[in-house]
Amino acid sequence: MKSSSVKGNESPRPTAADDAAEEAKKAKLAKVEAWKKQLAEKNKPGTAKTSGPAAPGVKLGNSTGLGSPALPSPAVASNINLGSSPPIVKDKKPASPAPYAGKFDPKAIAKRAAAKLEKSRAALDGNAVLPKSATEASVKTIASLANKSKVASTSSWKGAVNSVSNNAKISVFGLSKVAAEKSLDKPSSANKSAANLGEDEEISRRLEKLPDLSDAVATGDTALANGADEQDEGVDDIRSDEEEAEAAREAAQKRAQAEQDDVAMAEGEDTAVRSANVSGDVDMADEDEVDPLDAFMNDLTVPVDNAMPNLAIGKSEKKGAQVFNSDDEGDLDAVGNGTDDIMAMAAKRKRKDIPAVNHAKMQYEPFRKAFYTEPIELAEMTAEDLDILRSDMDNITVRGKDAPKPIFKWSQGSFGAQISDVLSEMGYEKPTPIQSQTLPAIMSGRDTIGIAKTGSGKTVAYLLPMFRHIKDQPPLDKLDGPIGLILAPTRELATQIHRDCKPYLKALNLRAVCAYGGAPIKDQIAELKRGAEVVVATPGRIIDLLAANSGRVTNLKRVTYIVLDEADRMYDMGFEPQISKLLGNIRPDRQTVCFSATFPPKLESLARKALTRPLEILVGGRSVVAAEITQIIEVRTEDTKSHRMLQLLGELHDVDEDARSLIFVERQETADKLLMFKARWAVTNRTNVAKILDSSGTSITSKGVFYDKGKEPGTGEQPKLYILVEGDTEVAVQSAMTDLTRLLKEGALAAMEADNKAPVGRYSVV
Ligand SMILES: Nc1ncnc2c1ncn2[C@@H]1O[C@H](COP(=O)(O)OP(=O)(O)OP(=O)(O)O)[C@@H](O)[C@H]1O
Repeated sequence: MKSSSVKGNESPRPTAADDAAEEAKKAKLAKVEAWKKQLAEKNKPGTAKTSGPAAPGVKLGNSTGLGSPALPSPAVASNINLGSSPPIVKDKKPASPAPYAGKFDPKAIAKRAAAKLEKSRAALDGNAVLPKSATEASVKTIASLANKSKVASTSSWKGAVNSVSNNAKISVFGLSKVAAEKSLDKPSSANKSAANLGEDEEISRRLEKLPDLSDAVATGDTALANGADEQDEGVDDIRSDEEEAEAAREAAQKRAQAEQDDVAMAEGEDTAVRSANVSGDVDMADEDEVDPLDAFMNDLTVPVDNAMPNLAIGKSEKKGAQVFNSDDEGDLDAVGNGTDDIMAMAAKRKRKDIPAVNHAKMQYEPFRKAFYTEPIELAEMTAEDLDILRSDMDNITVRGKDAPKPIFKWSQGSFGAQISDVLSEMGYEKPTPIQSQTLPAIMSGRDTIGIAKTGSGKTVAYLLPMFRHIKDQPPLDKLDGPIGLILAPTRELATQIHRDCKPYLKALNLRAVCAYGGAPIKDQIAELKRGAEVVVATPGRIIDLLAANSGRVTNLKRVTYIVLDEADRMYDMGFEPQISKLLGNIRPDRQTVCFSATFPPKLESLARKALTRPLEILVGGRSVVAAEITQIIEVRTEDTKSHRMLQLLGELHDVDEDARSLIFVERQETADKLLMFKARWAVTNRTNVAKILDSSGTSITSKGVFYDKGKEPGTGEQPKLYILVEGDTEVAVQSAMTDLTRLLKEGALAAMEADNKAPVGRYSVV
């Protein structure tokens, strides 16, 4: 989100001289740095601060750590509420917001807004450019902030206050006091009705009014995001990945609850997942590289929304899952769009599961995993050479016994002529570091964990051994399922992997099917029935397919090679129960490989249970945080989050008005809410207006809401505010008008975008 702080006095424009600009830049950077430091200092007592690899030993703040000294203690902070919570926040400095150094005086505005709430509402009503709803919310926020949270005393608060304060003057660009004050006398019934609501509450209230599309299908917010897709595809698309994730999260939470109640304990040993090799041969004590962020997150005791579920594999899984009703194709295809169908779909969801396999009773064919022969040039390498080679290759580290040396040429990999041909066709000159070390490991038949950053070539690292592995086995029979199963968290990743397979499939005469939620299951059923040596799938959908038609669509009997790609994301998304189930249904002597960009301790312990004697190969360090990046974590309660965010943005923009921020949110509604703030900033930003006036040499006067007789707006219509733009030349005025219109349009568009999602009113462009 880019926005500028709202400043009263413009700092002088930099001269053309380069060094002056350079100086200014330096000063700005120094200011930002100083601010960061100050912020970090402020946050010390209750804030987790982490940095990149340089700070492994950092003592993290306690889990309930909260903000800066500018804010109250956690208990108090939780009472800060932009909405309707009682105004019990007390700041050390009871002063009102710091005075603003420009023509705008937010202090005065806030004061006035607090004291004359009614009048303020009317003011917004009277000024035509903004709709009632938007303006009233702004003023209410000012009032609410001014009254309730005296935290406004910090300079950092300025940004937040300014952003909202200036809304009061939006319609007059902050230049016509008269118009604003005139309009103070115009009460509005709509405003009155909402007079006591804070902005947040108002927004939430409106969001609540949105049609609830999810009642029948109970898919949560994410279903809304995919609404269009889902409708197009019809309800036979059992679940999208997001829905799967949502369901997975729910399942995981239930399991966690079950564990707490000790219910699952009574069910005895879990047969679903191998656990014989928990210790493996990985040096468990070798925990020298603990990611500080992971450590902090692990330490958290504060309940966080959608916190990672209790992930102990299989412990609470009920032994011997039920065999569900026949899920025949007719049933699947017959699902239409009506209510009954939705109910049918919901029922189908409930019964979707796969029976547990008793491996002792299965007759599995023996298979080969080890295809690698160490080339002579590697065999002759000394331990010292090996160290140098690994450190040259992006600092490869390996945990586990008998790890092969990394290869540095494709010819060293024992892949066979066809795969080598594809590699040269692809133009891949040599293996990337993660490939160098994981390829010989996997080709030796070892279960392997590969950790390397995104885009490092992890896909090829597991595909090549998989194809070699598949080609070593007898061709598929008519009813056989896949030999290689690749699990990925999302449809996008699954399709990307499927695409990456294609050149090899063609060369090796193999087939692959991609199966993910949110696409018609019947197509996937048809493809699977034709047979495929490789299945790339999201966890929920493959379970749907395995359960479909009493297991006659596909099965896991021939799977001997399984990949968990982006394992961290799968576990984060709550797919652990599905993964456990799938792993439990695949023969225990399979080869399992797991790739991930990060490897938090929780995932590590899970992987150790699911993999046998794994080799853990790490490229480029465990932490994904660059050393020069400082991370500051604040755990906030829901009701203080937006307030704190605005405060931080205000602080940041105070020292650097060009500063950019990226804000990640979990829900679409939250993004909409933020967008509204952004829209207001864009429209009301006096700095932007002043810049336009400055560069065009024009001036602006508000002409108020004047209408010729007989041309007054009709009932319920928004009146328009007229402004007079004056300049020396027509060109100057024209240019100012163009820029001002653009500025307003940007704000209007942003507001409308938010408005499409939630009925919050609309900005008018004059
Ligand atoms: N040895 C290689 N030489 C050159 N390019 C390669 C090599 N291996 C893979 N690539 C290419 O590098 C890009 C990234 O590879 P890939 O998608 O496998 O990375 P990744 O680590 O799996 O990324 P992600 O985490 O996003 O899935 C792809 O375009 C791939 O074709």
